[in-house]
Amino acid sequence: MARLPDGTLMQRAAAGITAACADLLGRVYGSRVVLLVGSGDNGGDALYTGARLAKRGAGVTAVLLTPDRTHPAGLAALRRAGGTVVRGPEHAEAPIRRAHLVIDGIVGIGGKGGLRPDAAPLADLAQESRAAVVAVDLPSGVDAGTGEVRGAAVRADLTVTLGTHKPGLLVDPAREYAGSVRLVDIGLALPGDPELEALQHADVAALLPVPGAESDKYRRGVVGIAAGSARYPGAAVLAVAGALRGGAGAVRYAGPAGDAVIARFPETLVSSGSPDQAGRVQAWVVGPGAGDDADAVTAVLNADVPVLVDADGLRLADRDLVRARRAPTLLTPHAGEAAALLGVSREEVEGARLTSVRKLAERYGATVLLKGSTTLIASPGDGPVRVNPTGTGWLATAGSGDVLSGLTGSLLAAGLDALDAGSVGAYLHGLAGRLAADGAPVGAHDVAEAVRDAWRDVMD
Ligand SMILES: NC(=O)C1=CN([C@@H]2O[C@H](COP(=O)(O)OP(=O)(O)OC[C@H]3O[C@@H](n4cnc5c(N)ncnc54)[C@H](O)[C@@H]3O)[C@@H](O)[C@H]2O)[C@@H](O)CC1
Ligand SMILES: [K+]
Repeated sequence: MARLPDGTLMQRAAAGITAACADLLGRVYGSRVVLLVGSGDNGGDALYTGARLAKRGAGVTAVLLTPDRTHPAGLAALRRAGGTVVRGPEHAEAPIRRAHLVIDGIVGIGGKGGLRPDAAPLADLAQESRAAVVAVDLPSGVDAGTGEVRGAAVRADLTVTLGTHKPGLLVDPAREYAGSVRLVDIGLALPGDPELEALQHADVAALLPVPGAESDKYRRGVVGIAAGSARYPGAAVLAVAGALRGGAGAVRYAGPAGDAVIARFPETLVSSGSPDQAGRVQAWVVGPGAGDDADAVTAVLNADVPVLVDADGLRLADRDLVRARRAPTLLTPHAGEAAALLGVSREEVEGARLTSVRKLAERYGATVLLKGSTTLIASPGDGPVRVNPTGTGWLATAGSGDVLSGLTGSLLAAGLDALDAGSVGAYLHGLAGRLAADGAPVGAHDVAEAVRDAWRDVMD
């Protein structure tokens, strides 16, 4: 900002937002546009955008929330372009009802908490109207830095965000309010270490383990699965199904469900004793369907290889034992399990995913993959948290988590570190869920089978 003439960034922002609005409207000329204008620069962006749309023949009405504290240059530009102004939110109803497009410039990254009482009704009016809602930078009322929503917030069809994505656009519940997200590059120099990282295809492709000419099954890594019980043999089968698709050279199974596993996957090396008797592995997965088998969990945590702990294993894992481990540990709770480990309610975890995943990683001295509508992966310390962009509601199906733990454990055995294994596992799993579902319900075994399609898609 110091290097550029005053207002340059705002003009770039307005040009980008205008282009997105024009795409959405199809025809700008003759359209009716309402601007919701707060007291900061976010409102300024909305006013400059309105001025540009008015010059192209739109009928633009600006609703000023705090008329005496409105971006002066933006307001002057709108007036020059022929826009009209109403002073105070109480005059917003009629124009919003008639609008084709509502532009939300109430508040952006300068906001705190949910919308204030005078602004809150505007979010409802915009949602009830037939107009498309475009949020400037962020849907007003969501927390930019955490994705939390504490009170009323605008629900947008499209968010045009400036300079860079914000955590609130990637993490639920705020993400749900943003609609689709379009990034406008306004030429900001960004700091090196972000709060949040989302992998894309090319990042995942670079991390996937691919066998070289010299590889054999042991060099590719052996993953051990200590899962399932007489009562829940299916969890063992699904974890093995995931593990076979994750890049390890062999899958060892140790536990009481060996018959079920071998019947479905004859390539598995099965044994019925304790994991510490099962032979060497490069990583363990413990917990899915394990019931109350605390001994298996303890045996695995005492092994000096990377360990993934899921489901029942999370309840049975001793925190001090996890903290004392030298090899990496990856915990994969869903919100309910994370809540139990943190001693808070499930709602609290779901409302504050970013804070919760960091807290859990710190408390256990382990990498944590928090599953759910937005899957997050955090290691202890201040490094970037990974957010998985491929998730889909179709994955909320029984056994899907067992597939994820097998798949991710396999990546650990193949040599990925815990943060990479967790984020690549979640990425492939989400993509596999999408490919398998293709718009219709799926079972966990379908997801496991589609992991290979996801892998090919990433490598393409
Ligand atoms: N920083 C930059 O380089 C750029 C910033 N731009 C815009 O500037 C915005 C940030 O502007 P500001 O720092 O002026 O802050 P905002 O415009 O985001 O919000 C600050 C104002 O909103 C009010 N407010 C705060 N919380 C509220 C709530 N819960 N309900 C209702 N009103 C509330 C405050 O009274 C304050 O005056 C960005 O989001 C973006 O839209 C762009 O113009 C491009 C360049
Ligand atoms: K906004």
